Amino acid sequence: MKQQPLKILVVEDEPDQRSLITKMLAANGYQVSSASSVEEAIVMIKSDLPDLVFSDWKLGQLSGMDLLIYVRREHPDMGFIIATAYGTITHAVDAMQAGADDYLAKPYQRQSLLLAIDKVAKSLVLKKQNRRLTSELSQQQELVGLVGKAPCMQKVYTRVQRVSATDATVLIGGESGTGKELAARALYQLSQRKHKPFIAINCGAIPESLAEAELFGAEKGAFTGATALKIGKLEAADGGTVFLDEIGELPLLQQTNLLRFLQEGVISRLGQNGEIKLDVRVIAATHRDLQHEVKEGRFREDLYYRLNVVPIHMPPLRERQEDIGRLVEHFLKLNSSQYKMDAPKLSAATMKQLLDYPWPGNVRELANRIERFVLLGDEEEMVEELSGQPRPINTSQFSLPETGIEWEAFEKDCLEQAMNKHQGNRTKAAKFLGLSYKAFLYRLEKYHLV
Ligand SMILES: Nc1ncnc2c1ncn2[C@@H]1O[C@H](COP(=O)(O)OP(=O)(O)OP(=O)(O)O)[C@@H](O)[C@H]1O
Repeated sequence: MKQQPLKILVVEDEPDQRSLITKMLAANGYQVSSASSVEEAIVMIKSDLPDLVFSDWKLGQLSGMDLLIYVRREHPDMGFIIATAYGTITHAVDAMQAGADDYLAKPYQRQSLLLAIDKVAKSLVLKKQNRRLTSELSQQQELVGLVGKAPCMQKVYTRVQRVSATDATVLIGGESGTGKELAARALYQLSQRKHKPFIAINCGAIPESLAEAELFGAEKGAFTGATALKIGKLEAADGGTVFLDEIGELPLLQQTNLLRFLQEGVISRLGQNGEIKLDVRVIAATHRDLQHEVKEGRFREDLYYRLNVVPIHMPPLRERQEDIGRLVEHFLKLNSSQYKMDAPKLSAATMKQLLDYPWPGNVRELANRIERFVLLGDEEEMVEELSGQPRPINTSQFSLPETGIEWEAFEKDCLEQAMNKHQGNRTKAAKFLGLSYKAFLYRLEKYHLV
């Protein structure tokens, strides 16, 4: 940041509160000015640009949100922190989506405000660097390992770059294999936490009985078999970033513990009386429709809002067909250098088949196929496999009855038929239905077919 003290504009219509905040910030070495309304703030911004605005939400006729919209439009690099009234989480979500760098829910501690300002100040430097990079590569072909030039990927890049410099919680959605983990790593690489730990946790892979100890830790003797103190993953990531993959699979009890951590910044190890304050940025990902999970009572609504402060959607590969050629080239190069082999050539006819293929397993499937192609050099095998894949149903050949159908009974029947057709071979049955093995197994379990 600059050598001079950070210039902060405080916008608060309550005179006592305004004077209190102004004095407190000045006492902490900041250069502070203040305004009592949105209109006055805009006049002041025009005459002397602050580095950061700290605004209350409620400001007479207009609101802090109006000021935020003005600031983002006119001064995209200016820091902005907003104070929202107690319990109005939707305000916070709206403000973060409109580009606020952080929010404080009232009543907040003076220390929380100083911490938020400090974080935003650090992120301003990165934000400026990232903005420079974005303008240098206005049509980016890739971002920290994420390859793709399609407009839907440009949206992903813009959002990743925009929020990487903040500590905002990010929820990454999208089908399996679309690059959710890669996007989370890109967010981390571009953040000021990149020299601190990045811990990835697959919430779907931890047995429910061990989930609490895994995530939050356990004191010695907290349960049978806990022979030593166990540090949980969140604590191990202190100062850094945690990536909670498959967050939709997190057991309800752990959802409550995670919510507490996101709201209060503290955890307690299993069997611990006190609490531990942690500084961890949370990035979560899921292939599920979490709003649907909330409706079904399997996911806490308040946690959903806390996580979904900034949503990022990873598009399926079939929606960015123009990137397939680029990805094929990327994986040909990557694998041939990894295996120290020459990259085999692809014929135009094979390339066309790759372009036409619907890629149900998304980039992961493409990466695996190209890896095998580099190792075996067998173009014919690859082409055969592609054409042997199930095609999406043409709805003109298969239309739903007027009376509707019982979806779950239908799905169960499809699973059973596929299993019978392949003599109980799950791998083949999954492939027959165009499902990943994991997705197939999940469905078998759902219908008690295993
Ligand atoms: N845009 C991309 N550019 C380059 N490689 C990619 C891209 N997207 C995905 N990949 C690669 O595809 C594989 C799967 O990606 P990743 O694990 O990030 O997907 P995911 O959405 O998290 O999958 P899942 O939901 O199954 O965990 C990885 O090998 C990753 O490197």
